[in-house]
Amino acid sequence: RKLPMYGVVVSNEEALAKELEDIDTWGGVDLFKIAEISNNRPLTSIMYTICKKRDMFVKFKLSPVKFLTYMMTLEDHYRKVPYHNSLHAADVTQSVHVLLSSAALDSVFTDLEVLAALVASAMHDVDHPGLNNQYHCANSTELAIMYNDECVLENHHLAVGFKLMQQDHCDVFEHFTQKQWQSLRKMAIDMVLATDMSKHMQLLANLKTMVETKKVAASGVLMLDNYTDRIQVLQNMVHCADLSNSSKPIEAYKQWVARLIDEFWMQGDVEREAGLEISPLCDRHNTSIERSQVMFIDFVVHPLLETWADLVNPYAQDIINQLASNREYYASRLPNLPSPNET
Ligand SMILES: COc1ccc(/C(C)=N/OCCC(=O)N2CCOCC2)cc1OC1CCCC1
Ligand SMILES: [Mg+2]
Ligand SMILES: [Zn+2]
Repeated sequence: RKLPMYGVVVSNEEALAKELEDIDTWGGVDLFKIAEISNNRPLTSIMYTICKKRDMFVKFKLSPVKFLTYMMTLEDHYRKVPYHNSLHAADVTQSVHVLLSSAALDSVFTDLEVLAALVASAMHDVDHPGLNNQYHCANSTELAIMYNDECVLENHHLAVGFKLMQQDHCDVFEHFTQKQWQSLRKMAIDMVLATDMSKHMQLLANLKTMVETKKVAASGVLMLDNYTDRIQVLQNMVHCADLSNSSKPIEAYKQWVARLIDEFWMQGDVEREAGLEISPLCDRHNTSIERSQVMFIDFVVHPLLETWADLVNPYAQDIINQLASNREYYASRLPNLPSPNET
């Protein structure tokens, strides 16, 4: 039976082909348009296209039918929340695909490590309820009790992502040796758990140390000779992709901001209804969108992406440049504060 070109049956295959042409470029795909063309299957079509391009089906004897069944089931388990839906997972997966292709990482990672990074990206926010970790811990929700307030959502995303794989029609890695399976599973777990923002400072510190002590081969590629170093680069890669909105073309960035604010305000509404203290940035009656984006770029995203750019120097300069220009976009639209001499 012939499979559809991009994994999903679409009305307009050449339109999808056109949109996927620049899938190897940072910000090269318009995910919002891909969602429309693919009958709202951006994650399945993006992941299938990337894995086909990377010859994963041949390398690991994966059944394309089982792979697509798993990906569509995974995509169906992303909730229709404003930001943490399957479009965000597609965005992170495509972003990781581009970061993996950086020349400084040429043939640094094995095919299994690459597959693990893509699988981790695809499942990293599955079944996200649109309420963040702070909410779950503050209210001792079912998930917080289940995971003892530690990486609550991230543990849940992994549990759902791997549980779905246990169904026979979704058993994508059926031909894996026990060794391959254990390795992919451990790496994916380590990467998804590292997307918890509470791990950010530790991740960044590790990345900075790695840059200071980085060993580069004569060919210019990074030398990573132990699991700790290898997984730290992969964890930071997925983390960079998770925080990559502000370094993408401004039109896409503005859409991600609008979706995230919508989700935060919905959380704030839930908290207000329940008489709870409203979380930071979640009060629709009191948020400065521009100010919070500029501060997040200055204190979180720029330090991270600048360190990443040092690691793969000079292969992330375009990402840094886009970030700087996007920062300027919001900085120049800051609601002007009353100047000191105004009463
Ligand atoms: C487009 O802007 C943003 C995109 C992503 C993020 C974050 C923090 N992503 O972190 C990984 C996912 C995560 O852990 N989250 C999701 C957000 O809430 C915390 C828990 C933050 C962004 O903007 C800041 C500044 C204005 C509002 C937040
Ligand atoms: Mg997450
Ligand atoms: Zn995410």
